Amino acid sequence: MSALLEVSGISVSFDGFRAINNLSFAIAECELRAIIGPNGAGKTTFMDIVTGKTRPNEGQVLWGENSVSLLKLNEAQIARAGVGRKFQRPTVFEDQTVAENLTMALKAARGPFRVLWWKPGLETEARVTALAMEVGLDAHLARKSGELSHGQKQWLEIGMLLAQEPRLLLVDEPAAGMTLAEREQTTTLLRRLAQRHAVVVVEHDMDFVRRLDCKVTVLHEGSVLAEGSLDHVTANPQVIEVYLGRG
Ligand SMILES: Nc1ncnc2c1ncn2[C@@H]1O[C@H](COP(=O)(O)OP(=O)(O)OP(=O)(O)O)[C@@H](O)[C@H]1O
Repeated sequence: MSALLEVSGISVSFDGFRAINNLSFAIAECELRAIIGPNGAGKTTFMDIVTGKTRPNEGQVLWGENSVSLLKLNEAQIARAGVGRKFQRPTVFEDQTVAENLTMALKAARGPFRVLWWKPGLETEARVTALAMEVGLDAHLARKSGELSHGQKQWLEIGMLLAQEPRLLLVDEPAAGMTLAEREQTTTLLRRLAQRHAVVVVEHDMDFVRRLDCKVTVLHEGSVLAEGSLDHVTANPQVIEVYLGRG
């Protein structure tokens, strides 16, 4: 299976401190992957590098079948190349309805110039409904986003990201602040999305990671400490020592 994203030998230092240290790993097309690790392991910095927010001092970040170097692209170009990022806190427009938020995301996905003469039409309405269905919000299209629960706002934001038709979705700590029922629905959603997109989830909640039922990468001090099934990595004595053992 060829890689969609291949990170090889990347290092990044902040004031002499190596936050990412010779990190290498790959994500396949339509793969669901969880990244876990203690605070400060480099999980956020890894996502910052892939999305172009932080530049590594060394290494390569290769993308797609033509192995395009993402390090040569800026943040907007990386997003257009198909990398979508969901931050921990939802940033939906609370005064707008679910449908309006999704419509705006579709407009933004068409690019700033086309928006000038672009008017919402039937095709857009159908796409908005399809996006809402994909994230389980089709019954809430007319509601103001501010009235949604925390979990529903997170799903709306995922729907807004899907408007860009990303090939890779980076999702930062989705379980935080969600009820148990929302967490369960979110794992179902992420698993379903991984049928058509690669999805990388950074998460501390082990029950959530277990329900994702996917390959897990454990980061520690900016490198891969262990990789494999959740049972495999959680049985690793080093993982227990640096991460799981610290209740
Ligand atoms: N812009 C920055 N300037 C200085 N140090 C930074 C910067 N960004 C990250 N770091 C440091 O790099 C290390 C890795 O941080 P990072 O946020 O990537 O870890 P993390 O695994 O995401 O942690 P958490 O689970 O707490 O979110 C930390 O020690 C952090 O303090």
